[in-house]
Amino acid sequence: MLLMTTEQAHLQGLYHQLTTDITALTAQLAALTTEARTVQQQLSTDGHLDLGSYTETLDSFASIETNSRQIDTLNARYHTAEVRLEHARLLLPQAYFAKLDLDYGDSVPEAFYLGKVGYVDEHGTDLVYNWRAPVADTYYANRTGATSYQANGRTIPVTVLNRQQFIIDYDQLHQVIETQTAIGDPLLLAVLATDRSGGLQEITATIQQSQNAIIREAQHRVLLVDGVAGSGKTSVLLQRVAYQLYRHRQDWTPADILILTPNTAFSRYIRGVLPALGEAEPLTATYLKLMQAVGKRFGLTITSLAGNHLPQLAKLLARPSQVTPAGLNPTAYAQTASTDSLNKRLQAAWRWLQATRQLPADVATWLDWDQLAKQWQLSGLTAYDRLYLLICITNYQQTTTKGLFIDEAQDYDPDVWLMLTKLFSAAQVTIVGDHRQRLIGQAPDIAAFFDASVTLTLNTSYRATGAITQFFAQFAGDWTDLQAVQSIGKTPRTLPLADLENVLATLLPTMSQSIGLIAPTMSGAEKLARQFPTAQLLTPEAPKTVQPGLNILPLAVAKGLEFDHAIIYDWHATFYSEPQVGQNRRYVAASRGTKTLTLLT
Ligand SMILES: Nc1ncnc2c1ncn2[C@@H]1O[C@H](COP(=O)(O)OP(=O)(O)OP(=O)(O)O)[C@@H](O)[C@H]1O
Repeated sequence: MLLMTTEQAHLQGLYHQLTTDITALTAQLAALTTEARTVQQQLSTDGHLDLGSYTETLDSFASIETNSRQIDTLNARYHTAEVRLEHARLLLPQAYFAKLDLDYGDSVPEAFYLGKVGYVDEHGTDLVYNWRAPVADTYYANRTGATSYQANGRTIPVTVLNRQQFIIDYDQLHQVIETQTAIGDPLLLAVLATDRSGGLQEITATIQQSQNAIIREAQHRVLLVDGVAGSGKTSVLLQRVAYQLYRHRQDWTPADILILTPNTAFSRYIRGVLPALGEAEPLTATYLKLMQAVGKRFGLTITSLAGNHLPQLAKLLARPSQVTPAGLNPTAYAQTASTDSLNKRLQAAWRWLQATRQLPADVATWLDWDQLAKQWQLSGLTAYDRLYLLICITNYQQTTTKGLFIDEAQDYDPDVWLMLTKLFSAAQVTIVGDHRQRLIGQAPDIAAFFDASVTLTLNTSYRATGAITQFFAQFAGDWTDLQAVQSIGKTPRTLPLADLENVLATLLPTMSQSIGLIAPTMSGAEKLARQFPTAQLLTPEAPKTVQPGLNILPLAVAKGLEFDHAIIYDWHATFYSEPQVGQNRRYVAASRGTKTLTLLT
């Protein structure tokens, strides 16, 4: 009781400070804007150079210099106030979610309140610590007693005396959870029980130990994550983006990040997570869009990735070749070492042409692609093939991206990995996927494409009730250690297809929740959408995402998404019993619902 009273008082103090600061900072920003306008007007008057005499000229320059310094100072003050205001607003609904009492062995124990962003008062005193700060690692790593954490390359020994979680709603403290004594993770279970009627949510307050290890992994340039359905791979990927932006805050901005997503509907689904963590929205693109953008730099128009020969080209480039590639200046090729691989020779020839100012005006038509295809006994070279060759030959790097993040990685074929390893050979790469969620063909061994990488796995599924998780686990193949965390809930039910209207009618009273009606194919989904015209049809490229009420979509789009209620239409279709991938499709489909799962046969 005393604890609750003390903590409630602390919260109210901080809440009061946040609201007061919001008012003060808003006024300060307005005043700074007015001041900046005055200085700017001054600058345009003074900027009118008086070059009458030598001294007048010097005076003019000095005044310009003073005014620009004043503008720089104003800008810096504006930025500081703007960030504080943004953080105060972000923290208002939930100032912090946890508290650590730490003993560094030197004086009285210190209390650290952890929030989505850090917050300092006007004197620079930390009131809330950012969840990404080094000290927060002890919270997520679930350590108590004598332990340590890493900060600025140093190991800091510390004793964790206490670890508490809070349920907070603006200035009201609803619950304090002593995490040493709590069984399970009540806060996690409470969060998981909420409705899913929009995009994905950030998970800062309840990040689990194995997820934290992925978010904070900093030893390897390439991190691979293989995790069961609903294990938080997408959530962890986004939290890691935020973490990397914090870790590299001196030299990275959100513009340095690229997230590869399977389709537009998915990009929409994850939108909002990073702004909720105080970061700007990073760039997202599908792989095809990325290739189209890179292709443009080489004057190539890429409309499709189909029928490509990248794996064969990679092999050809790795071997020595005595024959001059069709269209290449023979003198240039003759300059190169004949024992080198074709790739090295082409790169050397390119450099020689560059040095002798003989580079082609139009790179896209540089080599004789048709002859080259014949020479290499290939059916032809698509625009995508040519792009790959040009990237290899010119050693082109997408250096504007410092952090590359790839979701649903199991769906990418070897050509994608061959291309990405060339394009992003210096970037920090995080790749997440589930080798059992491949819907067509076989997933390649992604690690084999990287010289050095580490693979971490996640085998606890958070998304669904125990009963749904147990149900989809039977299709999860070699994920034999798949774990559930939620209570058992309702058993999945199998009903005839004709019952669809009845099923929907029973779910209608909960229309504030989301229902996903999942068809095997796009045409099947379109047919259902005609039957239920008020429903939302989700297509791969539609700039929409999950909404409360009825969403109709094909399995390929449902992947990565979740609904309060999932209805799998035509569960007995041959689509779900195809020899190689039928099980995977069942696994993906059955793992979309969080509260109920209905299979229509
Ligand atoms: N630590 C956590 N705290 C709270 N919620 C979590 C946590 N981890 C995962 N979740 C929730 O579990 C659900 C599944 O997460 P997510 O979509 O990131 O999983 P996934 O592994 O990417 O799923 P899939 O394999 O289907 O793509 C989401 O609702 C997410 O918010």
